[in-house]
Amino acid sequence: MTDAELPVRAATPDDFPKASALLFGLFHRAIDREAQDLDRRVWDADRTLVVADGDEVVAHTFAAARDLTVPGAVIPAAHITGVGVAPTHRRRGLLTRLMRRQLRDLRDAGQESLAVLWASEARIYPRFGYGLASTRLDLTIDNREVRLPEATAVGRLRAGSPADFQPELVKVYDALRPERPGWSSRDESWWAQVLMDTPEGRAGSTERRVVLHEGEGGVDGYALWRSKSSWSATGPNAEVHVSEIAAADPGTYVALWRFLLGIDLARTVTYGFAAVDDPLLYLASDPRQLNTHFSDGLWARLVDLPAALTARRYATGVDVVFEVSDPILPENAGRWRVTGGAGGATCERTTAEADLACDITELGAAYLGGTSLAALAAAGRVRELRPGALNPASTAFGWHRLPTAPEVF
Ligand SMILES: CC(=O)SCCNC(=O)CCNC(=O)[C@H](O)C(C)(C)COP(=O)(O)OP(=O)(O)OC[C@H]1O[C@@H](n2cnc3c(N)ncnc32)[C@H](O)[C@@H]1OP(=O)(O)O
Repeated sequence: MTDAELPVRAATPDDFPKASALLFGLFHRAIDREAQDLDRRVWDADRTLVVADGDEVVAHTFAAARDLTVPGAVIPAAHITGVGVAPTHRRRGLLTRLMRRQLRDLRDAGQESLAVLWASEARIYPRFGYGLASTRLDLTIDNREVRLPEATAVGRLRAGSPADFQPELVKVYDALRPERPGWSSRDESWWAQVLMDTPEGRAGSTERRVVLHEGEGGVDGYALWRSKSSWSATGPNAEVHVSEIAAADPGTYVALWRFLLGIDLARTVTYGFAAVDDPLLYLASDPRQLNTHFSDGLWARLVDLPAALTARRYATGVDVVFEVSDPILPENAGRWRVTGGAGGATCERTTAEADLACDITELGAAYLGGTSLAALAAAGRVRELRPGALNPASTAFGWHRLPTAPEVF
């Protein structure tokens, strides 16, 4: 059988070991049994597609069912992960067939109007209608160069392990999540993924640690971190790696960062998930010393255009007609009128003249309120057909805070 004839099929539970081994290999990781067991807990054969060649699984994709916070709402969104094609079968169209089938299945199932993913390589997914919807800053901070204001929160810090504090982490995360576009729901299995801490995964660092902030009303913030010992000719040189930080108010945020930047014997503090409008930029005595590196975050794809554009809220009143192309899901193509604002919106087919024209990829990019339609227009990717239509629509599709996704899934 040639690759072109190898069928894409729904997975069965028996496919997991081979699919998992395929993915460990593709990501150049030695098989880690503990990590595999945790992966198995989130994996769902009913939401997975594979291609098999004889006994081998040679291609795989999984659409996890989770909620995602979007501007003004929390909606079900397919979280696409575990995408891979065996090196023996690459560049022969298997990914293309998997992606097309996955979008078709999601559309037909009708449960999710949006799909999101993290891309291993940023070039892969725009061709399938995924637009760059959230961005992030990777920080590498020399802790001697950055000063923060005195902590104003009245509270105390408690240190421990994730096992000691998991209920508190869940409580803080779930309290903040509905207001943070880009944050995904975590059931017990997804928390186990986030807190996964296998010896293989540590790569010479300590086990994962937690610092909690407890204010007058109870726990209101936490950070997850680990560290790596190092000594230089001039003395201590350890690194602190922060993987997540969540705080209910500015005072708590300062208190947590003062702790992280003040850990003895460390010189460098890294954090890969700062928002492009992260408060730390405005707290640091010298923001340049945060040593930021810009990167992409979530890529978003509208699966059901009218359902998705109705589900989110808009920063200001909006009344705009889009002419949309979507070669993969033609139901999304054509002319759509979006009307509404901060309280809700409708999106309906129309025969009215179009104001703006774009591909479905650009609506995915703009969906979380972090990529402006005006910026996309400046790049030639949104076209203004009615003069004056672009700027108000771009403002309405924005949001008061930039989306930021705290976790690579
Ligand atoms: C959401 C996630 O899980 S992200 C993880 C993605 N997986 C990985 O990075 C693991 C390692 N890589 C792989 O498994 C594979 O190379 C994949 C999945 C990225 C691509 O699979 P393939 O079956 O080779 O892709 P396919 O043959 O369908 O290629 C489709 C098009 O995308 C292009 N393309 C595919 N992968 C890449 C890439 N990494 N960089 C640039 N272009 C790419 C191909 O050139 C092709 O373009 P063309 O139609 O103009 O010729």
